[in-house]
Amino acid sequence: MLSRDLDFLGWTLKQAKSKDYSESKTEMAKGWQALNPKLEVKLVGIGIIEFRPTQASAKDIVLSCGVHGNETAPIEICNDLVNQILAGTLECQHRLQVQFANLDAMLIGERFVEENLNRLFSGAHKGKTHKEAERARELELATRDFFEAMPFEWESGERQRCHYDLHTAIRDSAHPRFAIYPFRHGRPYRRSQLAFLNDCGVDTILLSEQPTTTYSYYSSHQFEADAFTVELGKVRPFGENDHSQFAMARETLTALVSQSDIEWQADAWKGMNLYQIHQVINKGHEDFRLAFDDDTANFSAYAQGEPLAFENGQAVPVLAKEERIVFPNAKVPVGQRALLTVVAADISERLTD
Ligand SMILES: O=C(O)CCC(=O)N[C@@H](CCC(=O)O)C(=O)O
Ligand SMILES: [Zn+2]
Repeated sequence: MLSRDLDFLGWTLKQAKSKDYSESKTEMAKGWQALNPKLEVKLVGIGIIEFRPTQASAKDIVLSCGVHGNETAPIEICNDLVNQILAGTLECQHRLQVQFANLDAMLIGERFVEENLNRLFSGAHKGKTHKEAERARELELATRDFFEAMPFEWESGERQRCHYDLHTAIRDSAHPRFAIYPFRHGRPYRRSQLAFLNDCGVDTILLSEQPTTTYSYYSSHQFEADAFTVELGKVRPFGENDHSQFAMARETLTALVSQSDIEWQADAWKGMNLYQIHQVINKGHEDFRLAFDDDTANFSAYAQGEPLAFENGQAVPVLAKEERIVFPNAKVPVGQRALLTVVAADISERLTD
């Protein structure tokens, strides 16, 4: 069944729609299957497919998409990669796991069904029983099993662990493609990763300054993977993406899986927009509202003292000389992040290869 003419996502979503996963379960029970003399494939879970070369390889790569079900362009890119590998038209040179995360949300074209999946990692799913909490547990396990199957030492650099959690943003953005670098707990930032993202057309990085319950932080913190939340453009329904906007990402991800190594520019980071998160503004009260229009572009700048939001009769002001807003969303539940602000960052003293 995991054969050359399979449309992996179509096959998976058909099962999700009918809630009959027997075909996937049959595949999962088979374990590893030879695709060709150089490559084996295994269905690890529903919508989670893994490839491993029969020859030694140096990278362990996780690509996740559809953590938010309506962020379709990365889902289409990942499905094309999987289908090409299954068809034998794309070589896979490394251990690769591709995860189609929130299938139920994809079916209804929504960000999530009950709760934002990207707030449920690192144990935040505990005590919850809804579908997204279950899926967070499954994804965590699949990622853990995948990375821990190979010995790894971050310092030695002998193997590379990476996880690109691919998204698209809700609104326009002054920087259309950007990535969140999860909190490093003091570890340096990698020039090679910044160069890789730059090759994907992602020229803007947000450095997170604290632990979060996002998927990329989970992989970064638990497995020392080079993990990122990558925003590749703007949300559009399936079939309506302008794929020319995603061409660099598609090409570079293809190179990542199909080439034994990819060349990178040591100085690429110097040409990138680097920001660090300055304020994480959580919604504290039901009456929380933004001080600007709902469709204000990400990275719009505001000056010290200007209000960013209002709640409980008080303004939430800009604290630094200038702050740029990212991911404003007044509709999140109370207690969740409603807005980030960022300021320019200098990382020149905190870099490694
Ligand atoms: O466009 C938006 O407002 C949200 C886009 C999105 O889904 N962003 C991720 C970022 C995760 C991170 O901070 O690493 C999210 O909110 O889950
Ligand atoms: Zn998203």
